[in-house]
Amino acid sequence: MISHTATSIGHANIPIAPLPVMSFDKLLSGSNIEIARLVDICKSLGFFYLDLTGARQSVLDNSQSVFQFMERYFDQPLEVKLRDVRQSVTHGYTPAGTYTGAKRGERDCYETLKISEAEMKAWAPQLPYSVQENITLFDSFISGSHSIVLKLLECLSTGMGLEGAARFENKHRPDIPARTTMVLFRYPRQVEEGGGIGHNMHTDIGSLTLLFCESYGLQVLRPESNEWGFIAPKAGHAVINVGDSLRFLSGHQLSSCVHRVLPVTDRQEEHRYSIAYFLRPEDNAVYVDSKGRELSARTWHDEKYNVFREPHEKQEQDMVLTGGMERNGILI
Ligand SMILES: O=C(O)CCC(=O)C(=O)O
Ligand SMILES: [Fe+2]
Repeated sequence: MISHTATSIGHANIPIAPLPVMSFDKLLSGSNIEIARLVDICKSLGFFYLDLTGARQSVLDNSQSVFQFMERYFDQPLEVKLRDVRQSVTHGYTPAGTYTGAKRGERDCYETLKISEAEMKAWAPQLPYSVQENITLFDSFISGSHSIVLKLLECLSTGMGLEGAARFENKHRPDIPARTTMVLFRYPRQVEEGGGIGHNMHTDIGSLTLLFCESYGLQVLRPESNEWGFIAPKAGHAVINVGDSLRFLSGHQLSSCVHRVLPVTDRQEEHRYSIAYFLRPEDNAVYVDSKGRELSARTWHDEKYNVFREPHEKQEQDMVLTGGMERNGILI
């Protein structure tokens, strides 16, 4: 049910989508009740808050330092940030307007800095200079985020009775090539009509997404009502969602939730920052996608990024953007 709630941000009556809350510490302790809830939530909405205030407080603390880093980083002149472009969708800087936006006919309005898990683990010399300057922060944030999402995968495997090679964590083994990456987002202030807006509706490509965000903007398409609702920022919690790859690996039992980012007002009046950790399966993991094709996680990843760039009319013609979850704004 969408609740229409006046929020403390001064914009009355924006629709809020309430999300269930899971406890990371209960999952860590092996609570069968919490594991069963996790499976249920991932089969239905595929989106939830994860309370990290216990054993993973350090990741929450690091997220605060990363937010401070982001203000300094994105405030640099564009030509300085463009030195970090790597012609890659998993590494380096990408300027705003690269992809299709959240309103028909407009481009997106977010810029990103991406730090791949593999390069961070290797402390690779190709890492952006400003990341290298803060390497212990990023290393600790990425390894902390990775341990959280891997634990969630283990709990899902256990809760779904999977064994051996079929367990999800065995499709996400350490040091096997994968597109896993941390992405720092800034949705810059942009108030011109037609000048680009938000982040187009989509389902996530990978397995699980861990998101930190302190301001409104993220919206989820609610299965019961097919209405968009804002996800309220919640201190001490990350937002987790299931992506297409985990849905496909689960034999389509889990749901990858359709979401997008839009300002709460007509236009983006203040910069918005979010931090995502996108866990992706090993490149060579194979599954059956939403069109019934057997393909690798790497192929799905690359194909979907191409679709993110296409105009809205073209995106509407097939099932890739929203992973076979949605058609014409209605969940299927
Ligand atoms: O910026 C956000 O809050 C979400 C971004 C997102 O959904 C994505 O990049 O997949
Ligand atoms: Fe997303």
